[in-house]
Amino acid sequence: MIELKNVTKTFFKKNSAVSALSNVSLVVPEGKILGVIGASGAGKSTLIRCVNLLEKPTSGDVLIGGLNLTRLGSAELAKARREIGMIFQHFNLLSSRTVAGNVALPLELSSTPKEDIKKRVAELLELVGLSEKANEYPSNLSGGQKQRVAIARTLATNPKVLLCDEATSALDPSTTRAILDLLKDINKRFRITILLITHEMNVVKAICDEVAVISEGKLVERGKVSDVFSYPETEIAKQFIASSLHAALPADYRERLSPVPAGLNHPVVKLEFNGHSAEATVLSEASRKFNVDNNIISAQMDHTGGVKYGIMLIEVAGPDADTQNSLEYYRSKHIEVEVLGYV
Ligand SMILES: Nc1ncnc2c1ncn2[C@@H]1O[C@H](COP(=O)(O)OP(=O)(O)OP(=O)(O)O)[C@@H](O)[C@H]1O
Repeated sequence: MIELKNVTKTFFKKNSAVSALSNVSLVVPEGKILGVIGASGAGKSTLIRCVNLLEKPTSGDVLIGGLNLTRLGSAELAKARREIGMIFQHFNLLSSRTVAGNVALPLELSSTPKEDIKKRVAELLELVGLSEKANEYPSNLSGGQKQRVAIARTLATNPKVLLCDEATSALDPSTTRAILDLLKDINKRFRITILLITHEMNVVKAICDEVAVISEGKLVERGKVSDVFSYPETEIAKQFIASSLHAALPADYRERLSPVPAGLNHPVVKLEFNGHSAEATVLSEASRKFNVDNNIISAQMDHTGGVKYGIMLIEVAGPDADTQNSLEYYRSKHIEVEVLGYV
């Protein structure tokens, strides 16, 4: 449904050129949700804006439902864009119009008869759970409600494709979850193909079928969400996954932590498990094999696609040689081991 072929975008400023996208190719099959994740400045916004040609690629092709948008004249492009909905981080509602008035806008612009508009707006507000708010103004709504209005507005013209530009970045975690559930529901119910960009791995995990990682304008990794979570290949994918796991050292440990042993012989160790790693039972195996006790300080283990991955912070107590041997044992089981300090 969405296909980008060798899309490159270079911004030319006075005496310099900024390469925002280089040679990006991707496909999103009909009815699927692809998440593109990347750090600030990686090129995410440019990528999503190239899909509806809000940003014209310097070279390459953008196809929606087989139609090459880069080859269209302005009238044809305007028509093709009606098939592409977009929602934004800051909602972009008209403050002078009511909720119903905002949702009606694209229908008014396409000269839909008044009676049909009324019916369609009521349907859409019901779909997003805002029937009660039809006559409110956006300033009286919460962030989550505003995003619901924006979703209803973009669905008004029955788009085939929905582009989500950091759509939940301005929302708190529980509202984020509710909006992601709504997007998934819309995707399933209407088979709308969704491309979303985000800097949060939790968003990807919540609703995407596939994920692509973008770094410095290039797609560096791509795959099914469960595969990328379990077997990340690039350092950047590993960092995003780690940032979605919260295994923080408690303040009490942070205060006592010394970077060198200094007479203290209990290392505090971070263990990172991925799909290649053995199960977390290695902790008890290591305790049996070596003369060590493992105290789990904090951990977050997760499952995706039947594979366990996660982070664990442990304090290892035991003679020096045994402690070192236990750490080597974890490494031999493909667990990433980092000594954070000593207590
Ligand atoms: N209109 C523009 N003119 C010049 N350079 C631009 C323009 N838009 C984006 N860039 C540059 O292109 C690169 C990619 O920017 P882009 O906004 O796509 O990144 P991003 O991943 O969306 O970042 P963020 O998450 O911070 O919004 C950056 O180096 C940015 O400075």
